Amino acid sequence: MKRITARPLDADSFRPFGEVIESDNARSIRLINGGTTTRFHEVAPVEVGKGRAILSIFRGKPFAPPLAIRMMERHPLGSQAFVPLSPRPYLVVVAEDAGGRPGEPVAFLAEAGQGVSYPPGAWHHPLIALEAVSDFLVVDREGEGPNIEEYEFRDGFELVLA
Ligand SMILES: NC(=O)N[C@@H](O)C(=O)O
Ligand code: NI
Repeated sequence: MKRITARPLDADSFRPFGEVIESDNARSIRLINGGTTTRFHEVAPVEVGKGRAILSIFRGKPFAPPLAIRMMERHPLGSQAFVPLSPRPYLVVVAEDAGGRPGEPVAFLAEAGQGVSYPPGAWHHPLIALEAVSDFLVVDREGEGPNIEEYEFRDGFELVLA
């Protein structure tokens, strides 16, 4: 299998695939609540079309690299965001669209303070927690219509940490 190496997650590198959820990525910054709170406004959009936006908790079992990336998925009808609730890193694996299928995966190592948001139709691998069972707040779509499309790679890729 071809080897892919995870790189540190940063907003610019991730932009072709979605948004990094962190305060630096806000559209605007506002002091609210009498100056006691800073609002980092709209770090990412939530898109649900005719569906409903919901909040869920994902409790992910940890994976131990190297790991095989054999499939990718996407949600054509809505965005999906992951915000870590546990104090540890996790892996984010995404790919550009190549004629209706994922191109070569790109892997990022996300830190505990970083979330990610995939826009509708963005190819990504299902949640990859590391080190220990980890909780994530997930914002995505509930509603009518098929909102998951999966793609199996013929050969797969071996994902390693740097
Ligand atoms: N299937 C599901 O709810 N989870 C995946 O979409 C994922 O990206 O983890
Ligand atoms: Ni997903």
